[in-house]
Amino acid sequence: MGVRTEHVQDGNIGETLTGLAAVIHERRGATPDTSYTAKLLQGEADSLLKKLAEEASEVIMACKDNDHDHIRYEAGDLIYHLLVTLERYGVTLDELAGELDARHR
Ligand SMILES: N=c1c2ncn([C@@H]3O[C@H](COP(=O)(O)OP(=O)(O)OP(=O)(O)O)[C@@H](O)[C@H]3O)c2ncn1[C@@H]1O[C@H](COP(=O)(O)O)[C@@H](O)[C@H]1O
Repeated sequence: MGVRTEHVQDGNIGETLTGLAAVIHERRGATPDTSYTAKLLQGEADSLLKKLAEEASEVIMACKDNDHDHIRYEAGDLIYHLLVTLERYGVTLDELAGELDARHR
C-alpha cells in the first residue's frame, strides 16, 4: 500500500472518472518507462489482471478492518486499475454507463 490519503474533499464522480479515463486513454501512446499506466496497458495482460485482483483483495481487507479512510484509499486503487482494464479491453465509460442504465430502467 502506498501513502494513505487522510483528508480529501468530495469531488464529482462523473467528471473525475471521465477525466481519469481520458488520461488513461492518452497513455496508450506513452512510454512505459515514464508511465505506470502505459506499462499496465502495454505490458503482459496477466500482470494487469493480477493487479486488479490484488486491489479488489485490498478493498476487502480494508472492509474487514472497518477502516473508512483505508476503504476509500483502496477503492481508489481498485477503480483506477478497473479503468485501465476497461481501456485495455476497449470498453468505454459510455458503454459501461449504458450497461448499468439498462439494468434499472
Ligand atoms: N490514479 C492513479 C493511480 N491510482 C493508483 N495508482 C498506482 O497503482 C499502484 C498501486 O499499487 P499497490 O496497491 O501495490 O501500492 P504500492 O504502494 O505501489 O505497493 P505496495 O506497497 O502495496 O507493495 C501504485 O503504483 C500507484 O501509484 C495510480 N497510478 C496512476 N494514477 C493516475 O493515472 C494517470 C496517469 O498516470 P501515469 O501512470 O503516471 O502515467 C494520472 O492521472 C495518475 O494520477
